[in-house]
Amino acid sequence: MIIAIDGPAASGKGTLGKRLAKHYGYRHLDTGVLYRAVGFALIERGIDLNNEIEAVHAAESLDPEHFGNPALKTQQAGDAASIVSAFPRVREALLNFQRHFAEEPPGAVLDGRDIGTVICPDADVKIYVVADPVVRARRRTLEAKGRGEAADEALVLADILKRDERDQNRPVAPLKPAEDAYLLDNSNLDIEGGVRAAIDIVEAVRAGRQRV
Ligand SMILES: Nc1ncnc2c1ncn2[C@@H]1O[C@H](COP(=O)(O)OP(=O)(O)O)[C@@H](O)[C@H]1O
Ligand SMILES: Nc1ccn([C@@H]2O[C@H](COP(=O)(O)OP(=O)(O)O)[C@@H](O)[C@H]2O)c(=O)n1
Repeated sequence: MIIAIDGPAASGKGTLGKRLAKHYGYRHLDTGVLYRAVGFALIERGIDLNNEIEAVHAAESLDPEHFGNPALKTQQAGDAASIVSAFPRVREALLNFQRHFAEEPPGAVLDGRDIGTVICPDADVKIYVVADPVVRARRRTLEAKGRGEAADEALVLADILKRDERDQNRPVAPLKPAEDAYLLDNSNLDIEGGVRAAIDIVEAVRAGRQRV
């Protein structure tokens, strides 16, 4: 089974993806890390983020060993990701890695922006996670402070809105729910509540299948 999770910045995709994967014994891929790693590779080498050729080159030479680098979690890496991810050839270079990951047994949960629409259009279950932007900014600020970083909630909110706007309006693989995605608004749910709601969706889809 493939579970696709998409949604805007800091909506809780990764948290949910990890928990669903654990619940079902599947593997989990946070696809945002791929784009963050591309953006970060350019920052590290002092290359302009609008340099498409270098961004494609970085995407083609990513090393999954580096996906755990804590520097990828920063706002700077997120912003860089949002710029380089708009290049169609960067997306193309990362496509096979994601599809292979999705297809390996015993099953996979992938989270990102275009999993249900482009990477895994035939995913068994698609969930589009949303939350009020102010709630998302508060959670992300708490997260950054928890890592010991200085974070201002108003600036985090502005960053989230700017990134969502860019991701929604790019011509290739824009952020949007797949037509057959289930909407999950976790603005008023804690993490456990969000996980339960997601499991309910997966189980409802499975039960529906068994009846056919
Ligand atoms: N339902 C929730 N209630 C409270 N905090 C949440 C909830 N879902 C996620 N979070 C927190 O919000 C922050 C962003 O979640 P994350 O899973 O990283 O989002 P995304 O992968 O969409 O960027 C994290 O600090 C996470 O612990
Ligand atoms: N499948 C994906 C995942 C991320 N991205 C891009 O990468 C950026 C960072 O993604 P992320 O999922 O790590 O961001 P957060 O929601 O964790 O803040 C996004 O703003 C998108 O521009 C994408 O284009 N497609």
